[in-house]
Amino acid sequence: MTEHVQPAPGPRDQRPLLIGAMTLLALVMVFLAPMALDYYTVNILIRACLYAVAALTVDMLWGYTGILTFAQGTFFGIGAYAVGLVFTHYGFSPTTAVLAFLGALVAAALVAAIVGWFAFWHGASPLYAGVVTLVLPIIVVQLLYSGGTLTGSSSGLVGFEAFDLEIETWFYIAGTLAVLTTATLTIVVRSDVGRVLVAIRENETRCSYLGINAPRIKIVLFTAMAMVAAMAGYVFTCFGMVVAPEMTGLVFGTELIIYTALGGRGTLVGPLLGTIGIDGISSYLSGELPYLWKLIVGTVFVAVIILLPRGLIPTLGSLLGGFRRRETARVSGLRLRRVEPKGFASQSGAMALAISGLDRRYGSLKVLSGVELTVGSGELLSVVGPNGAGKTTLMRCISDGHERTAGHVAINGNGIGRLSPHRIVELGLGRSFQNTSLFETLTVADCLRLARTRWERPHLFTRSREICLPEAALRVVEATGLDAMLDHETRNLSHGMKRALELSMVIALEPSVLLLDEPTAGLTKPERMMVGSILVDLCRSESVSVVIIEHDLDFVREISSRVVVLHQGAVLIDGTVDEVVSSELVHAVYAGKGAAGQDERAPA
Ligand SMILES: Nc1ncnc2c1ncn2[C@@H]1O[C@H](COP(=O)(O)OP(=O)(O)OP(=O)(O)O)[C@@H](O)[C@H]1O
Repeated sequence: MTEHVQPAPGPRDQRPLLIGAMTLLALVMVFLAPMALDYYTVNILIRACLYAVAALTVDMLWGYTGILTFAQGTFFGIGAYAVGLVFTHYGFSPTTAVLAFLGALVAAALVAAIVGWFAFWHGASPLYAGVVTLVLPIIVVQLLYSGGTLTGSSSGLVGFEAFDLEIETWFYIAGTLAVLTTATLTIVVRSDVGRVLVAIRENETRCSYLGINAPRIKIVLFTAMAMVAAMAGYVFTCFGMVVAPEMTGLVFGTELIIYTALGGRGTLVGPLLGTIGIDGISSYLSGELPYLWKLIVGTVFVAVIILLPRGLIPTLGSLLGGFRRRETARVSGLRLRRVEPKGFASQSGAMALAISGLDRRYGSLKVLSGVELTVGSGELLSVVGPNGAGKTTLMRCISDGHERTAGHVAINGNGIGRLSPHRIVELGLGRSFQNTSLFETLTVADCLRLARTRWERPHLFTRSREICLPEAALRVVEATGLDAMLDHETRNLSHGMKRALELSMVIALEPSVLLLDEPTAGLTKPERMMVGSILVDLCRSESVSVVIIEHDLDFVREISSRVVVLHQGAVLIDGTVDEVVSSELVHAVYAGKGAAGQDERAPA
């Protein structure tokens, strides 16, 4: 195995040490604060720290993963009600305290898993997910109202016994929970998993074509964050010894979103400090200005959203110098490593790609009709045809089981049925897009590692420095100079570089069937030749079956072992390059005449 070290790797990554030092410093401050603060302020800060934990979960979901959720307040309330219900109806003891804690976690996890399943099933839009999380608080509040003496109805539950601790102890607990939650989540967002979360936010569709099961990841994250919020709610009620339906409601859920946006979403430290600051100030203002304080917070929110869309803490950090928000962590000393392929050609003995009777209609428009096609192992098939012939639609029908209207598609002998794109990737398919579809704020290294998710499980707490690629993908990376740009953000790459990156990503999947939609569009002649030779090599050395849509007939002639001409959604001719090039029918179609030879552009 050869190791390629990125030139000038720069200094070692100091961030883990920095996170450790900051966490320690924050814990020391938590320990010292009660000595310097009065009773009322300590009281307020306990509440603010616990609200901050809930806001951190909003930031993980919304700021990092792009899931706008109104439900985190409800999960906080579920944790709170677990305490209220157990202590009211079964009394307080160490056993019931443990039971209430476990009940809080289990109830929050169950509700979140069910809501997450509804909100994030394959094909659900972000708006739909937002609406589902909006409905949850409304339902939970109604259930609590109608719970009678069990839930205390609109009055909630009060007067139950709980832990008898000093206020300083509660402050230590709440402060430590806020600090440790921030530290843990900071490590997670800087890890390989953090990169996947940002990728889902940036381009969920592309994730699924890299074999990443985005809906499942979102459900797991939603459930985990619900449990964290419930933990904060548990501590809150043990301290306050009162629960009310409002603690699970929509207003509280929205306030958490406001705190997150004001503090600076996608930064963790922003929502933490934002919540502590705003909730702390609000507590004073609500006493001094009982009717005005919400109006003030609302006005500040609108002003910040318009004037400082990044939020208060990042803006303040930029003014003081040094703070630059990065979508994902930068890692120095990145290494490219050549690995033996685990995927590529299937040994099943079945046809690599088999399509029969494939139809695709959009309403009354019949785009594909009765397409029959097979591609053997190691074949390089070019699909050509005039604009609008249905070539891209054919690719969509092969790579997403929900796309076709009728017919059968099998990859390595496995029918795709109604499988989602990420499941079809598992069958051995890789697809690149007509319009480059990448993750704009991620780096080249991030994108390459994302493409390897199928083969290397992302770490939850660490970020790998190595990018392991099969020979063919490494060749594209090296030949195009991407290896010297591993830490460059994708949005800053030239068009040619983006195409090269997309090609290396799809090869990094090690597919046995590779669908490429105009991979050389916008490339220079030498770049096209390089891509052509890599594809031919891939077919020969790894027996990959490549299906390529191309308009450049010279390129097609050079690389193809077979050509299919698609016309008006049907296969017009399927043969060798020579057969297609010498076909009168094909000439007629490209000259704008119908398959029967009549001029299509001539008026009827
Ligand atoms: N979502 C859609 N809804 C309705 N019609 C569609 C949809 N997608 C594609 N079509 C129609 O299907 C036909 C085939 O489109 P397709 O993109 O597959 O053609 P193509 O052969 O790839 O063309 P090009 O070479 O220009 O990319 C076109 O007439 C197009 O307008």
